[in-house]
Amino acid sequence: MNGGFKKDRMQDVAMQNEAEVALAGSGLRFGYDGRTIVDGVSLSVGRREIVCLLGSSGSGKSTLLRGLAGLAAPVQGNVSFLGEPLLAPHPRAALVFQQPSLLPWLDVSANVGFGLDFARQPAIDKAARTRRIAEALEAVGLAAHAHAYPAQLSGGMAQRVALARALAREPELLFADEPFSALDAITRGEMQTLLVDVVHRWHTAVLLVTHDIDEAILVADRILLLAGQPGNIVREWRVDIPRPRHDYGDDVVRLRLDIVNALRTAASPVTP
Ligand SMILES: Nc1ncnc2c1ncn2[C@@H]1O[C@H](COP(=O)(O)OP(=O)(O)OP(=O)(O)O)[C@@H](O)[C@H]1O
Repeated sequence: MNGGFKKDRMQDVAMQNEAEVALAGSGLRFGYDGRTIVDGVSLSVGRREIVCLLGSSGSGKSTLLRGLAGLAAPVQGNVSFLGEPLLAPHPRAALVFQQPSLLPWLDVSANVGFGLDFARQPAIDKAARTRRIAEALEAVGLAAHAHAYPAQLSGGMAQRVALARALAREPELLFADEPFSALDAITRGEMQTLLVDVVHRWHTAVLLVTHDIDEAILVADRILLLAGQPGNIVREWRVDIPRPRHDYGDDVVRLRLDIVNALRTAASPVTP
């Protein structure tokens, strides 16, 4: 663990204006059945910021994301969302997972509306509900498929519905756990571009978990590398490269190499 880096990062977190922070975690430890998976993690996600949590398989990314989303209580440390302690999933935060988990007996429109019925979601009237569903479907390019059923959709379309279901809730922050990893390369690229476009237009912050370096570079404003046992954030990159970043320019190649080297270093056994 790079102690200097950790100190700088924590100061960075502390110095961020609270009003600009959507999510903040401090000194977090999460685990299962007495086994610590991540420990001492401090991070923040600014309003409208896209942060990627990158790490190798099993490094604890999903465990950390679930805890930050209020789906599991920390063993140590605390999480705040919009300046308040987060003790349970928040109505202004939405989640998207690798599997879209659509209800097969509901059409696309009703699946999106289903997100508005989640526990703790503030009640809205019928007109607002209809508007939100229509706007969310429009945003993900599925307005023409509102009455299709999940069985009639491709994997990419189903994931667009899942994204629309999250957006309809008008979240301040979107937690996304490897949402595109089950898609083919072309569809994945389209979805990554769509995600960035939509969250920019909707002013939504994102915390995206991925083990795909290219995905992180393509979408992130900031990349956090989770590594170690137990896991902690060992490196951070601010990504100021202008979008779109598909063209593998020098900046992208350099950043990619730096991340690959950091991942290799993090994976190397500690020498005595
Ligand atoms: N519900 C659970 N109960 C017990 N152990 C778990 C549970 N979920 C995850 N783990 C363990 O926690 C560790 C970290 O898992 P986690 O899924 O958080 O990692 P990850 O970085 O998201 O991995 P991947 O990229 O493969 O999804 C793994 O050793 C895993 O076996």
